[in-house]
Formats: sequence, structure tokens, C-alpha cells
Amino acid sequence: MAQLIDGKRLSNQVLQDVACEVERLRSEHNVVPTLAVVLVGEDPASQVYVRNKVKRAKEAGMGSILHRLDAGTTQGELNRLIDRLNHDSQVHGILVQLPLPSHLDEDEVIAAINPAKDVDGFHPLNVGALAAGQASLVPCTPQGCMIMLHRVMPELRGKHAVVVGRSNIVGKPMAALLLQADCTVTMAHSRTQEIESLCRNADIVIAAAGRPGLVGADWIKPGATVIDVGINAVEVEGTRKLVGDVAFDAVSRTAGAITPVPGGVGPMTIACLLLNTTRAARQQLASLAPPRPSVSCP
Ligand SMILES: Nc1nc(=O)c2c([nH]1)NC[C@@H]1CN(c3ccc(C(=O)N[C@@H](CCC(=O)O)C(=O)O)cc3)C=[N+]21
Repeated sequence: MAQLIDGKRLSNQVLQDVACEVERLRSEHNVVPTLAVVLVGEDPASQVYVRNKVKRAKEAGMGSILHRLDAGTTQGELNRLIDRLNHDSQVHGILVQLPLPSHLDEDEVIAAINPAKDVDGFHPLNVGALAAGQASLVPCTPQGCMIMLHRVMPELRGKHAVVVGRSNIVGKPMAALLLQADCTVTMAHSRTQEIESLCRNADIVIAAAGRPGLVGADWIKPGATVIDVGINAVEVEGTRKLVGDVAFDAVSRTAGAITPVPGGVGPMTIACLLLNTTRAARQQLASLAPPRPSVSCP
């Protein structure tokens, strides 16, 4: 049976470090790292996630401000709110919950966020920095996946990783991080041919396709590590249940290590969001600090 990678427990360790850094920022610099979360519309799943984020932020001693806007909010109104948060020195991180209602342009909203406060790591500047290996704010889900991976595979160098899914929020940044860790990386997606045998060659499979139970036991090389990013709400015998992109029971008999859903990548994502918020606060503090005396020219 595969080793279970406990995201709930691991996320609590990350959150402990976050709380420690929050306390340091408060006592040494009188700064309370603060996250602003913007939620447009009434999507019930989004409301659950957003509530979780705010709750965890409070537990870590951080500030959090929830801006709930109604579903009819215009692009102009949203842009103006972002602009206000960009200039608010009490706000260190800004997260606009995605997806947005279809009349709003997500790319435009993301581009409007001050890159220094972009704790999702979605702004083109942060995307480019990650691609160039100069990352500052790294997308939360891939960052959480890397922490989980390192727990069971301290040496990633030369390992073959297959990323299933090519989204901007998970697949692409995930591939960049694995590459940076010296993995051999293959990106697979809905148009990939012979995806099963491709995955069966992998030491690491990251399932981020958004398709419940897509990855079966015959996709997995015995002993491989499987990270399940999927969060799919399905009905099982009339009750709502959360399942991943991996057929968990079957795959856990083949894999060497596996993350569960729930209790896997989800809690790690939230922990990394708060970690990014403390990093953003620290960075903003540094850029506000008076310039160091420089060596004067003769
Ligand atoms: N700008 C933006 N940034 C995001 O990071 C973002 C987003 N938009 N939109 C939605 C997705 C989804 N997401 C989740 C985070 C944690 C859990 C999580 O903690 N899930 C729990 C279960 C929660 C439940 O019971 O419903 C678990 O997996 O154990 C789930 C989903 C962040 N997202």
C-alpha cells in the first residue's frame, strides 16, 4: 500500500511557520500581514474556499479583509477596487477568487493587480519570473505540491515527472517548478496520445486535469509518487462528495506514495497562500526601508 501524504498535517506545519513569521513582523516591524480576498458573485464552492482562507489567516494571526461583490459588478468597479487595494499600504496580498462571472475579463483583472501583492502568482510579471527561474511569488497549488513531493522524495534530480493538465494556475507553473528541481518533465493533456503508457513511465504523476477519477491504477508505475490536484464535487448515492482526478483506492495499491482528496493538496494551497502573503509583506517592508548609506564617490 502507498504511503499517504497527509496534506492536512503538513499544512499545519507550514501554518506554524507562517504564524511565527507573522509574530516576527508584528513585534519587529509593527506590521500585520494582511490578505484582501475579492469574491464576485455567489458561487457556493467559492464561498467555502474563501471562508476557509479567511479562517486560516485569522488562526495565523494575520489580517484578512473579504470584499464580497454582487454578480452584476462591472469591470470598471472591479478594477477600481483592485486599484484601491494596490495603493492601500495596510494590504499586502490581493486574491481575486476565480473563476469570475463570464462578463468579466480575468486576464484584465489579474494584470491590474500590483505584482508585489499578487499572492496567487498569476500576474504576467510573476509568471515570467517563474519561467525564468527568478520567482518571487509562486502559485500556491504548485508550491504546495512541491512541499509534499519533497517530503517523500528528497532527491528529485533526474526523476521523470508527468504533469497531466496544462492550466495557467496549476499545470504550467507546476512544470516550471519541477524543471527547476531538475526533473525531466512531460506535459500531458486532453489531446495527448497514449497518455496511459506515458504516465506509466513516470516516477511522479501530477494529476491536474479536473476530471474525476481520470488516473487509474494501470496509469501508474509501481512505486511512483502520485499527487492529486483534482477537487471534483460528485454525487455518490445522493450525497455530495469530494473526489480527486485519481482513482484513489485502486491507485494506492500501486503507487509508492499518494495524496488524498480531501486533506491533500487543498489545505496545502491555503497554507502556501498565507506563506506568500507573509513573503509579500516582508518584501514590501524591504522596499519601503530607507536606502542603505552607499559608498560615496571620491
Ligand atoms: N484566485 C484563486 N486562487 C485560488 O487558489 C483558487 C481560486 N482562485 N479559485 C478556486 C480554487 C480552488 N482552491 C481551493 C483551495 C483549497 C481547497 C481545500 O482546502 N479543500 C479541502 C476541502 C474543502 C471542502 O470540503 O470543500 C480539501 O481538499 O481538503 C479547495 C480548493 C483555490 N482556488
